[in-house]
Amino acid sequence: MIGRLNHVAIAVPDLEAATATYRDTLGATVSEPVPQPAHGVTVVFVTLPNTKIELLHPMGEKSPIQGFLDKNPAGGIHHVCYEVEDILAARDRLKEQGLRVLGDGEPRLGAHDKPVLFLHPKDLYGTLVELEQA
Ligand SMILES: CC[C@H](C(=O)O)C(=O)SCCNC(=O)CCNC(=O)[C@H](O)C(C)(C)COP(=O)(O)OP(=O)(O)OC[C@H]1O[C@@H](n2cnc3c(N)ncnc32)[C@H](O)[C@@H]1OP(=O)(O)O
Ligand SMILES: [Co+2]
Repeated sequence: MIGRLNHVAIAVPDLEAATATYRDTLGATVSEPVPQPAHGVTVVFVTLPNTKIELLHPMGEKSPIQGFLDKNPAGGIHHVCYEVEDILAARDRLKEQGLRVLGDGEPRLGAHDKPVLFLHPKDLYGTLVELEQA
């Protein structure tokens, strides 16, 4: 079912500082900040040869990552994103196996304009997992 690792997301308290570290200290290619109001975050993409890093910072009053940053004020790995061929088939199969799909269970367009879903971290060894339609 799951395929390529599309990205690893890191929640950061200061997006500009984290972007500068990845660009200047680690020598990576970084994007401009991309506001994603529908998801309550601003994202910077770090492009690596074999995957991406998503630097995330809360956007707006109801960001779903605010609680995570409150608990981890220095930042931390927030989620991993796996690609799937058919996100609806994957969703239905995982629900049948008892995993919880977050939100209303319907895929929404993510940062790469592909349908995405999130699975509850408590069902996957303390790891928030995002699925993205390949
Ligand atoms: C622009 C789109 C982009 C893309 O396309 O790539 C994105 O990735 S958008 C990313 C931001 N959006 C989301 O993360 C949506 C899914 N997330 C959620 O709905 C929430 O973050 C949720 C429900 C996972 C957690 O929300 P919250 O922290 O407010 O709830 P709780 O405090 O009740 O947490 C429950 C329980 O889970 C633990 N937790 C929370 N976040 C994480 C995490 N990132 N990784 C692992 N565990 C997490 C939290 O500590 C609680 O555990 P407990 O033992 O009960 O304290
Ligand atoms: Co993501």
